[in-house]
Amino acid sequence: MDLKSSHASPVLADPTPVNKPRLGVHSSLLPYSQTGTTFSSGLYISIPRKKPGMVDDVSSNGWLDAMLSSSPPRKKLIKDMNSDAVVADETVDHAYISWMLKFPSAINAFDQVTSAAKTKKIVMFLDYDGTLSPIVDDPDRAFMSDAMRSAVKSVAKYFPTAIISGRSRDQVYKLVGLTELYYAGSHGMDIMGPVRYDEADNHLDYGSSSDKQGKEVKLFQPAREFIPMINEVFRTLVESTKGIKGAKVENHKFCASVHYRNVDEKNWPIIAQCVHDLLKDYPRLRLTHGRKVLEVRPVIDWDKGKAVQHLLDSLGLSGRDDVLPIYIGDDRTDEDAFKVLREGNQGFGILVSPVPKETQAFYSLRDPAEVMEFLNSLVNWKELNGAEAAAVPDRKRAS
Ligand SMILES: O=P(O)(O)OC[C@H]1O[C@H](O[C@H]2O[C@H](CO)[C@@H](O)[C@H](O)[C@H]2O)[C@H](O)[C@@H](O)[C@@H]1O
Repeated sequence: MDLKSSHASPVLADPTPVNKPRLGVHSSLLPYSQTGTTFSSGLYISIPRKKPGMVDDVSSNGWLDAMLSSSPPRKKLIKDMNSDAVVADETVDHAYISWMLKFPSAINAFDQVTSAAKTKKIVMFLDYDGTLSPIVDDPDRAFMSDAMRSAVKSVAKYFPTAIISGRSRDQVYKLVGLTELYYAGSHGMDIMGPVRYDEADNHLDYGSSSDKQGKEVKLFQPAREFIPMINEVFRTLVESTKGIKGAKVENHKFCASVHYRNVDEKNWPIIAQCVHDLLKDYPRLRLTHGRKVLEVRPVIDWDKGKAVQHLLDSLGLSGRDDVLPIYIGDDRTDEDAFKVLREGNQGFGILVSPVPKETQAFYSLRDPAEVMEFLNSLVNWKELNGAEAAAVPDRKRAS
């Protein structure tokens, strides 16, 4: 099987013939940009490709700029809301304070949050890295604290709760270790969610099973056909980056991540070039940027926002004005979820960031410690205001 070919597929449409025009700069390469990508119906997505003949090295196509602006440390200068740098370090706090006028702290604005939630059922969506666990150099050691685990467990006691991570579902489940949650890995491309009561869309790629608590759960994997391709890409990237000190490649089943956090900055162009060269051979894959990580994933119209919508549908809670979804996340990939909530006028996003950033969220929190404080406050509020509503949503979640 030629994994690199662009076969006709129920899932994908890729307008670019193999080995013809190279991958262009996808809108996702531009920090927080939402433009430049055209979506068609269903899961089809078309990615604008660069015209042949245009310069395509990693510095001129914006990859390096995006890498440099990824996860700027506090001591660095920051430029506009999105990226690199013009504001001096000592002015960061001023910038942050004025940014918070637009994106208030969810802790300071807690009364607003609870007044919106008073007559509604909260559904909680949580990102993992940078939200529940602090960002650390080694992705294998990004553990959440016991106190955070217990806060999430308490939240899940009262509100349906899902983790939506860029990591593989298995990996994030191992790190969180709570059976009472729903889990979506690979940026939402691998969802272990509740059984939908409207099973009309059984053309989707489901498999059902029981989870460790014995409740019936459904697997939703819209990019299933890409597993062999991602395995192949993972092996290629391991090989091509093996000489670059500090580089680390992860296989998340439906996407592959190339970390450069521990790579000397002078070698970032080499890392970028490895990924860029690889993508030339895989027109059905695209690049997204995370925090000091380049991620290669299928060209399908699916992201964390779609995963949120899918889980709400599955829970029988979408489109209801008595439901308040809250999504807490720190990364560019979380913006898709913030956007879905903002545009659907249903609930809100909370961006976790110690620096000002352009965002589709409504509120902000500085770091995982504040996330924990917010979660505990919600639990206290719920306990003080009648904890009758359990997390188990309606009749959909079998016990
Ligand atoms: O969606 P998330 O749960 O936030 O996952 C996003 C990525 O998280 C991990 O990488 C990030 O966290 C690491 C540990 O703190 C850090 O070393 C790395 O620089 C960050 O990019 C994970 O390893 C990635 O695969 C996820 O996509």
